[in-house]
Amino acid sequence: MTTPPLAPYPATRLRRLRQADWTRRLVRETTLEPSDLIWSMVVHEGEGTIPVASMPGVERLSVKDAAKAAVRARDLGIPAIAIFPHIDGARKDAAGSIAADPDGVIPRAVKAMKDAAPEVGIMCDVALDPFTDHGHDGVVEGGKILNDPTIERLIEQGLMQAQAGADILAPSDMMDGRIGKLRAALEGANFQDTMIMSYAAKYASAFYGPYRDAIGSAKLSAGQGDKKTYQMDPANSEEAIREVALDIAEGADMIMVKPGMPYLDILRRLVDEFRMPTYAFQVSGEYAMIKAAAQNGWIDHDRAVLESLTAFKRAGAAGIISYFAPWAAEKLG
Ligand SMILES: NCC(=O)CCC(=O)O
Ligand SMILES: [Mg+2]
Repeated sequence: MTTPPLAPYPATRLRRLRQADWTRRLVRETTLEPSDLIWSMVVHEGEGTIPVASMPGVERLSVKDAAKAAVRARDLGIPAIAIFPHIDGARKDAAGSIAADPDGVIPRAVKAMKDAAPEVGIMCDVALDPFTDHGHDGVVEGGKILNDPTIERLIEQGLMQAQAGADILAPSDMMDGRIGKLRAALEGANFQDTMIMSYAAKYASAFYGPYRDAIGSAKLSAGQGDKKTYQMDPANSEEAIREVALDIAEGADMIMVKPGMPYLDILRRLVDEFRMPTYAFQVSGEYAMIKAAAQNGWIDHDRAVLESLTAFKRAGAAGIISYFAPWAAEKLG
């Protein structure tokens, strides 16, 4: 798109349209609504709620409270909830053996939430890291994250989640080829309607820190390496095009960029390139930064949250996965 020629000042004064609230609303290009939000939620295996220290305002919810939260989401007009598990450290192992347990906290939460509020979409993370004692997202052998054996495990987990009633499966592992294999497995098991939102461009980011605290995932310490052999290099943009092209070709219904705010350029590029429903994940570190600065009185909390969410919409997001979702939906409602 090219900008039409503008009459020079003083005929053109761009401030004219900014002079009052009514005119600012009239020319506004982007709006933010509760229906733009996916609530990012952590569930745990026990009873009651447990605050997450590094994410003020976020609590790990019991299955019972997650069901209540689903009703709240429905009442607030939030279309979907993404759930992530906190698993007791004693139950984790190197293989993430209980990731596909049909009696695990995730399938129990999915069932309880769908029973309580069937109108709300439930999205599950297809990922091993909440279940592994080393904290990697895959099967590790000799210090290497094995691609194809990891996919086999993810398929078991994804089918279990679909069986439990999950509407959207969201693989967040960044193994090559997992979208195609998962799609084939879903078709083969009669889950034609199960949607896949691919964490297609997921970066090896420092902004996931508080999430690992929230789900009780091991900090990758000395000797365990990092996630750079599977998550993307923050310096790359062209590579995101290739990642997303493959995931669409393999059958993803929706794609995601993660983290969010530092990657708005990637989001915009992907929307322009592929015209797919494209989502941004405003991750735990982005949440924590706003909360911490606001608690110190350094920024205005309400304005900063709404500005950050609006920025995703302006950049082209069809929706935003965010820990701020319930707060924002209440504010906007
Ligand atoms: N697979 C889900 C996440 O890794 C969430 C990251 C975050 O909120 O920092
Ligand atoms: Mg990929």
